[in-house]
Amino acid sequence: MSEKRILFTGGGTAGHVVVNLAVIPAFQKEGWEVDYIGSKNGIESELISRLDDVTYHPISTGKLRRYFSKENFKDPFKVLKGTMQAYRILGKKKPSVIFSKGGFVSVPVLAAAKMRGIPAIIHESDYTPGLANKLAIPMAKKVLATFPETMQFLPEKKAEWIGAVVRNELFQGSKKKGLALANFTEGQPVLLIMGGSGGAQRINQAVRDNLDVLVKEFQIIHITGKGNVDESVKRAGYIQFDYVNEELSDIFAATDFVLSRAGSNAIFEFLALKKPMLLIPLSRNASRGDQILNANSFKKQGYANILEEEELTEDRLVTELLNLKQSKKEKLKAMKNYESFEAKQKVIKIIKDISNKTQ
Ligand SMILES: CC(=O)N[C@H]1[C@@H](OP(=O)(O)OP(=O)(O)OC[C@H]2O[C@@H](n3ccc(=O)[nH]c3=O)[C@H](O)[C@@H]2O)O[C@H](CO)[C@@H](O)[C@@H]1O
Repeated sequence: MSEKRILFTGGGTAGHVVVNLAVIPAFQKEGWEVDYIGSKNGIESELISRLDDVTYHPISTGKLRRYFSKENFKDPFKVLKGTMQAYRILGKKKPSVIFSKGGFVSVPVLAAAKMRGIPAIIHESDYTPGLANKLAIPMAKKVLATFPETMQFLPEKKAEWIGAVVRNELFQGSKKKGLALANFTEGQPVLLIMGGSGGAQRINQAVRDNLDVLVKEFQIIHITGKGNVDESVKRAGYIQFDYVNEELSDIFAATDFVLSRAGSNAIFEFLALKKPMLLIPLSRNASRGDQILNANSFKKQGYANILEEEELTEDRLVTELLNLKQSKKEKLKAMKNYESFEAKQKVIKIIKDISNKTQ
């Protein structure tokens, strides 16, 4: 029997890696060889290195900047170099299919795949496609979407709605372990604060400014983002982590309420685990506004409340968190029938079908 080989790509932020983390073990279990193309120093190299038996290939990559920088002039050359590196890797490894979770590192991989005639599948987890995926879609065979609303922005012939892919292990956490990890008790409800995989300075500051009031209402687990733990802030019932890996499932199990950015993977995880959430989407000043659309979709369905960053004043944060506490019942009712298991199986089937056609 010929060796089955798949290549994954995606990176820049954890949101462009976690779907790959969810899908890779399923292919390994069935004997597939797995390669990954990512950047040298991006978070994907660290997250993928935690998996066994995945061959990681770093390539040169540009970065998307929404501001002027001298680096912007060097980027086209880096992307060109990355494309040549990816072309060589694909020629050597000969995967029958490529799965891309997006982020800028995926663009040269998709270009090289097109040149090699290897079919590629893209996953778009945000409400509207990001720039990297917009560039890559013409070179892909298929585009899968998390939000049903995203279908209107994708080419009809290539697009398929599959829903959110959530890592299995997130459903297997232990509340007891999560509470123990934070040194918390069963009493007060637990509020998890997560500002996206990189943390959110604005949210971190607002939380710290209101900590004395908030610890009277909640026990608080604050994921600050790498390098953002403030050791000088200490309270009973408050604990900080910069980034959490394996323990995340236990922390989720111990969580009653969430205060978060509106990155799509994170909010679908909270939904799948039925956690009432207050979302502070990344503002239009700092992004293309995709998190605002993600958050609005969740609000419309009754899963989340929204506090816009422009309205993030001291009193509003506390008021909105108290409102969230009050609205627990209705949020849980809205989330009750949401099921997330099918999406992963659908992705795996689509990848296998396309791979079979090329063999
Ligand atoms: C600033 C930015 O560009 N944000 C984008 C980025 O967000 P970001 O990288 O934050 O992505 P998401 O919120 O979608 O996902 C974050 C993922 O990281 C995991 N996690 C987070 C913290 C932690 O300590 N441990 C951990 O494992 C979460 O469980 C989740 O699976 O990609 C998302 C998906 O395209 C977009 O919606 C966001 O707009």
